[in-house]
Amino acid sequence: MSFTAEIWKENSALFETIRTMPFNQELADGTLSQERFRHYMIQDAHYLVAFGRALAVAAGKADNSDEVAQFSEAARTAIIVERSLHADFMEQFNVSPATFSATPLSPTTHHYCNYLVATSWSASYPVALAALLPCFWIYAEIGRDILARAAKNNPYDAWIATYAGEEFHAAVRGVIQTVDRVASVASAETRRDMHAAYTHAAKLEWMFWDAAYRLEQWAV
Ligand SMILES: Cc1ncc(C[n+]2csc(CCO)c2C)c(N)n1
Repeated sequence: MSFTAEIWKENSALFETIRTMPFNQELADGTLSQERFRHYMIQDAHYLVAFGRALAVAAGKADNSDEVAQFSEAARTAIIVERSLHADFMEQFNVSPATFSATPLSPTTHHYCNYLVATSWSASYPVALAALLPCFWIYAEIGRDILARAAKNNPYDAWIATYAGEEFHAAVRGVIQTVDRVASVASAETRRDMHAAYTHAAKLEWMFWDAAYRLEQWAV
């Protein structure tokens, strides 16, 4: 079994929890409140900048030129996705630039962003990649799962299409392949750290959706 297949299997219960959590169920059946989706979009725009930054740092640590290109391209895509959130989705769901700039990172977003940026700087290349993998892989699987059961005329169609689309899936397959390559030459200790980083980031993916569903704010 490949390293990533092993990782997927080990985290399958967590994936099932994510797949069936209220945010994703309601996103699929089109009943998710706009208020919750707005909260998610604003936080995701903040997240994508940190995610792009972490990918750029990982690109700088890559072992070969193909992977420098792969992760710097992914960093650029994260920023393109962030800009399209503003230009398309926030426009469609009435989040004004003033509202966006007045909304800080929620505690969960703050934590997830800092975890990715800190890990990309301080951990080894293999462990940094393992922390970045759930952001790709879980979104790809959730995107296809939601598309398969999405209600007709779902107001969140365009969002679902982004993550169910072939372009995104091809990029995700590339990241999985690179993680397998890196794991195949890593020590047992590094592979253990990769497993831990993957699971930690996957839990933060769950928290990110859960925080949006709870409209999480700072208590003070
Ligand atoms: C919390 C959170 N996690 C993952 C993604 C998914 N995502 C957005 S852009 C991109 C590829 C960048 O090259 C990926 C994987 C998201 N939107 N929000």
